[in-house]
Amino acid sequence: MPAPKNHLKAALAAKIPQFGIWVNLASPYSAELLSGCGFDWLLIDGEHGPNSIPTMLAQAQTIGQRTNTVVRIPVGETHRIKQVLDLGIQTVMVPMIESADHAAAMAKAMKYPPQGVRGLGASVARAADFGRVSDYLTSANAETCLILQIESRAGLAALPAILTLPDIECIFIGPSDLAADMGFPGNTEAPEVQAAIEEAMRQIIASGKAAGILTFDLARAKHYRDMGVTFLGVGGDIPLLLNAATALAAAVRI
Ligand SMILES: O=C(O)C(=O)C[C@H](O)[C@@H](O)CO
Repeated sequence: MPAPKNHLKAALAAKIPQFGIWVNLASPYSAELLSGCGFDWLLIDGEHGPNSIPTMLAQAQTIGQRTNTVVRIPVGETHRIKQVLDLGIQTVMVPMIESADHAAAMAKAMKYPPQGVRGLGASVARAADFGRVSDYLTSANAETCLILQIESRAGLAALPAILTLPDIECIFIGPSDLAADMGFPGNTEAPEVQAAIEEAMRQIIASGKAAGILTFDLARAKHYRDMGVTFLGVGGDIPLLLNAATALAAAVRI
């Protein structure tokens, strides 16, 4: 029996737009609710959410197979990727990539030898159903999907070299951090920032890798989709709850 098929990886390879949202509440209960809302993926955020390996696991368990689970690790370190893959998460996002060397190290961390350096723990890992997925070791590499975040001027400078590397399925531009690094904190709409994002998107799409972005502006999301961007973050659990609750509280007083 092989590793489970990674449907998100397959869809990105087929250039089919995949819409999803950020999940920062760190709650298995709300993750389960969101898994049935119709998004193609949910991203459990270990960079800015109050998440640990056990809370990521609990959310992945309640999401199950209802939609694709992505985990963003807090920092690009090999052992963090190993822990998340062993949970059974097949798609990992790594923030703050600024060099081809770092990108290559992350790609190696996603794969078992000889392709990479992932440590062998399948016999005790949920990813391999605790050893019951008999062909896990020989099939897991084909199903992992790596999303690297470029979100600084240094990252943009390294982008052409990163795009030549194998085993990186998607490059995601982090608009907020990029805007801050370019001198426009909190202003992702600055024309300079948007121009840099669009130029990066063109390079990524031309390379054949999938391009990704997060925007809460639906018209802009559709614009990116029409450009060929396929990994599209269009919201987050915190803003959805915050905005709906705040609007309701205000509306009842009118
Ligand atoms: O720089 C960005 O933008 C990101 O990396 C996404 C964020 O962390 C964020 O906006 C989540 O809400």
